Amino acid sequence: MELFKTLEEFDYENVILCHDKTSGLKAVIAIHDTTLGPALGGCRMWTYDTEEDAINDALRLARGMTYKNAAAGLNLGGAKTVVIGNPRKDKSEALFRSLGRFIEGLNGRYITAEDVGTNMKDMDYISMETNYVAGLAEKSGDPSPFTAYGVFRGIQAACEEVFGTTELKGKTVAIQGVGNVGYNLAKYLHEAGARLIITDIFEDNVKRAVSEFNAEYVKPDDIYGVDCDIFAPCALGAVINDETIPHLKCKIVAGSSNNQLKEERHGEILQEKGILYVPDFIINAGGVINVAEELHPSGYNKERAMRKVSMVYDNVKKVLQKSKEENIPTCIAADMVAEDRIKTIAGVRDNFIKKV
Ligand SMILES: NC(=O)C1=CN([C@@H]2O[C@H](COP(=O)(O)OP(=O)(O)OC[C@H]3O[C@@H](n4cnc5c(N)ncnc54)[C@H](O)[C@@H]3O)[C@@H](O)[C@H]2O)C=CC1
Ligand SMILES: O=C(O)CCC(=O)C(=O)O
Repeated sequence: MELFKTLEEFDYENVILCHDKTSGLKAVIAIHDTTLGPALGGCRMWTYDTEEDAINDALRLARGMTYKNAAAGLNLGGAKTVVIGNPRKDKSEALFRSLGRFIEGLNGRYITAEDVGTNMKDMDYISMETNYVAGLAEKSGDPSPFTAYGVFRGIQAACEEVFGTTELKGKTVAIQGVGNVGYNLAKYLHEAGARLIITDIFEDNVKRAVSEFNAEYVKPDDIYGVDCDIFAPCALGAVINDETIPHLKCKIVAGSSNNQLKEERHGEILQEKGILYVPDFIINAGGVINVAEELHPSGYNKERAMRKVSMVYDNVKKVLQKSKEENIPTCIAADMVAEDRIKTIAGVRDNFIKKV
């Protein structure tokens, strides 16, 4: 792996490998860009096949957070932590406290929160060693319902674009992964009258969605080919690729997963096929918008957070508009929105009084 070449190519600031014998911690903290402020991004725990896979995941996710935070209008940079291990077997107080000590050592350049495989209890352990952690139970809590609400609002914006209405009654939505976000998204969609087709690799998650939302179940590999209006990836990344695209029968791809496109060209292929892709980092920003509210000078306020999360609708509209005006794929329009904001705010900060 040519790590420094990657860091140079995509302008990463810092990669920290965390190792602690006592707790068994093996983690990667990747800080991509702190132009807009301290880097905020969740902590993922996953069983990676190789250490290289874990580092690559941390790098890709961290860069995604820079773009997500910028496009969401937050004064935060982008980073991510990846803990190597099985979240159903390998968690302990010591593991997360150990990670907390590494985060404390960064002195505020990085603030962590939940992601796939971690939860509020893990954040509580981290908070015993550092204040640079958000998504705590007594503050903003679990970000997933907020992410789900943002995805729901983004789906409404996409429906307005494609079907001329935000109405979801009678629309069929295929959800890949009914974990924390997928389950809450299913709830919003069910309440709005949508028909749901779901899949998951865990039986308990499948049973919950089927019984609570009258959802139909298909096997994980069959979700791509189901007849639906909207395909909502809410599991892991790179699911829009050369193998899956030919199966898609939907009109819209809009879900919570980070890094849904295996490569940028897959966004272009979707456009050629007449499928509207709602860029992941625009539509899934609800969770980070909510946790960022913990940093508000007057403290966390749920109503204010929900109002801001609801604006994912406007952020999606803005990207779709840019894509149409400039005749470019939505994934490129989204990148431009984020990059423009970073450049403009960096310029503003360079004006007037210079720091000595
Ligand atoms: N939790 C949050 O607030 C946010 C989550 N995201 C992203 O949304 C996605 C989902 O996150 P969470 O719901 O928090 O994670 P989760 O771990 O609670 O849920 C993911 C679900 O996907 C299932 N799954 C995994 N591989 C699968 C496969 N091949 N086929 C079908 N199902 C599969 C898992 O069994 C699990 O139920 C992730 O990509 C995450 O990075 C993005 C922004 C915020
Ligand atoms: O929502 C969170 O917990 C933090 C932000 C994050 O990691 C994400 O949006 O992927």
